[in-house]
Amino acid sequence: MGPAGSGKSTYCATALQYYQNAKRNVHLMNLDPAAEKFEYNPSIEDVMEEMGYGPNGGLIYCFEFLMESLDWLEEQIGDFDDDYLIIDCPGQIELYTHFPLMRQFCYALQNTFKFNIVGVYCLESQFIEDTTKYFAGVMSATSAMFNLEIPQINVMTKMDLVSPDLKKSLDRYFDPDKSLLLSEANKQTPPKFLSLNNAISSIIDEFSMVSFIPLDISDEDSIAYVISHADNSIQFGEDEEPKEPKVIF
Ligand SMILES: Nc1nc2c(ncn2[C@@H]2O[C@H](COP(=O)(O)OP(=O)(O)OP(=O)(O)O)[C@@H](O)[C@H]2O)c(=O)[nH]1
Ligand SMILES: [Mg+2]
Repeated sequence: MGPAGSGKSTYCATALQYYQNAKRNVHLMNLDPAAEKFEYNPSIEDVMEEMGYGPNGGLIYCFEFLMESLDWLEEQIGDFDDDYLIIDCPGQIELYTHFPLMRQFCYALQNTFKFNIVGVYCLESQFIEDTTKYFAGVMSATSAMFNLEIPQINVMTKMDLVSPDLKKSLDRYFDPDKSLLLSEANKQTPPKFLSLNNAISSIIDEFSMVSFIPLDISDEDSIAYVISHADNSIQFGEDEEPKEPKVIF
C-alpha cells in the first residue's frame, strides 16, 4: 500500500524475486486495475468507458465488484494454504485512509480466507527531504493503520536515492523524536503553524506507532531486513512442518 509512485509495485517485484530465490511458494496478485501488465480482464478503461466513470469512480466500482465476487476470489486464491501471497495495491490513498472497501477486503482475507496478513505501507524517501512532507506521510500511514486495523509495517522506499549527507541524519525519521521533528518543522513553516506542528509531533511521538524501515533495493541485506519484518508480523514460516531431509545415495 501507499501513495502513487511510492514504490509498491517495485517492492512487490522485489519480494517476489526474494521468495523465488529462497524456493518458497509465492504468488503475486495485482489489485491495481490501472496497472499496465494485466493477467485478467476487468481493466479500468473498460469500466470507465462502459459505466461513464472517471479513474477514481472506476476503481471504486472495481473494488465493489470484487467484494461481490468473493466466490470467484476464493477459486483463485483458496488453495494457497501455506503459500505466500503478495498483493500489489493501487496508489489511490483514499482506499487506505477512509474508504471502507480496502478494510472489507482485508477482513475477508483474514476471516473468510484465513490468511495471516500484514500491510506494507510504502513511503518514498523524498518525504524525508523536509519535515512538513514527512508529517503528511506519517499522517497518511497512521490513518491507514487506524482505518484498516491490520498489522502494518511502514517502509521508507527508494533509499538508494538519498544523498550520503542526508543518510547520516536519518534516524530521527525512522524512529521519530518529538523535539527534533518540532524544531525542524518550525524552521520550515510560518509562525502561525507552531501549535499545529506541536500537536502533530506530539501525536507522532506519544502514539509511538509510526516507525519506518528503510529499503534500498540495491542492497540484498536491506531487502532481507524489510522482508523479515513482514514475515515476523504474519509469523510466516512458524507453522511449517519440519521437512524430511532428502536422502541422496
Ligand atoms: N531509484 C529507485 N527507484 C525506484 C525504487 N522503487 C521504485 N522506483 C521507481 O519509482 C517509480 C514508481 O515505482 P512503482 O514501484 O511503480 O510505484 P507504485 O507505488 O507501484 O506506483 P503506482 O502503482 O503508480 O501508485 C518507478 O519509476 C520505479 O522505477 C527504488 O527503490 N529506487
Ligand atoms: Mg504500482
